Amino acid sequence: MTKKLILASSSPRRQELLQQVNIPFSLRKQGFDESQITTRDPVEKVEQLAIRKGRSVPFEHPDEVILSADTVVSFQGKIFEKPGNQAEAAEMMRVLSGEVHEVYTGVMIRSQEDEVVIVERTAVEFWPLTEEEINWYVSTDEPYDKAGAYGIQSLGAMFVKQITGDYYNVVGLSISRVTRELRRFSVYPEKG
Ligand SMILES: Cc1cn([C@H]2C[C@H](O)[C@@H](COP(=O)(O)OP(=O)(O)OP(=O)(O)O)O2)c(=O)[nH]c1=O
Repeated sequence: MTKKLILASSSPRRQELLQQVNIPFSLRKQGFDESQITTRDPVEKVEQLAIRKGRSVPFEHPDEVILSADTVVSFQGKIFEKPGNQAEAAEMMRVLSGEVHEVYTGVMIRSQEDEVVIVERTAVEFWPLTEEEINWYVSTDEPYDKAGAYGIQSLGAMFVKQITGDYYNVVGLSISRVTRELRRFSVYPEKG
C-alpha cells in the first residue's frame, strides 16, 4: 500500500525538490529549537537535528511517512548555519572565499514501523571573492535563510567554481538518494 509523505520542513527548496520529482506530500511544521544541539561535528549535528526535527512531528495516521532534514556548511572545523545578520553573512563569505568547504545534509525518514537517517556530503569550491562582491551579495535578501550564507541555486551560483558530489544536497535535499529511500517506505513519485 502506498504511504503518505509528510514533510516536516519549512524550507521552500525541499518542497520544490519533492515537487520536481512528482512526489506528493503534505506539510507539517516541525517545532524543534535548533540551538539545543551543540556538537561541533557536522555529521553528528545534521543527524541529530534531522532526528529531533522528525521526532517533534507526531503521526496522525498509521500510513504516514515523515521526512525531516538539516543542512550545514562546514569549513576548517567550524560549522556555519544561517547567518543572524549582515555582518555575520559577510564574515562567512570572506572565510569561504577562494576555499573548498563541505555541505552536509542529514535526512530522517520514519514510519511507525521503521526509520532511517542518511547524511550526504558535497564539497564546494568558491572563487576568490572581492569585498565589493560580498557587500553587494549581503545587501540582497538571499543569504539569510541559508546555511553558509549563500544559495547555490540562485545568485550564489556566481561564486561557485566547482562542486564534488550531489548538487541537490547543497540545495537542501539529496533528491535522488531520498527518492530511493522513500521507495523502501512505500512512497513513490506520481506519473507525470
Ligand atoms: C548551502 C545552501 C543552503 N541552502 C538552504 C537549505 C536549507 O533550507 C537552509 C539550511 O537550513 P535548515 O535549518 O537545514 O532548514 P530550514 O530552516 O530552511 O527548514 P527546516 O528546519 O524547517 O527544515 O539552507 C540553500 O538553499 N542553498 C545553498 O546553497
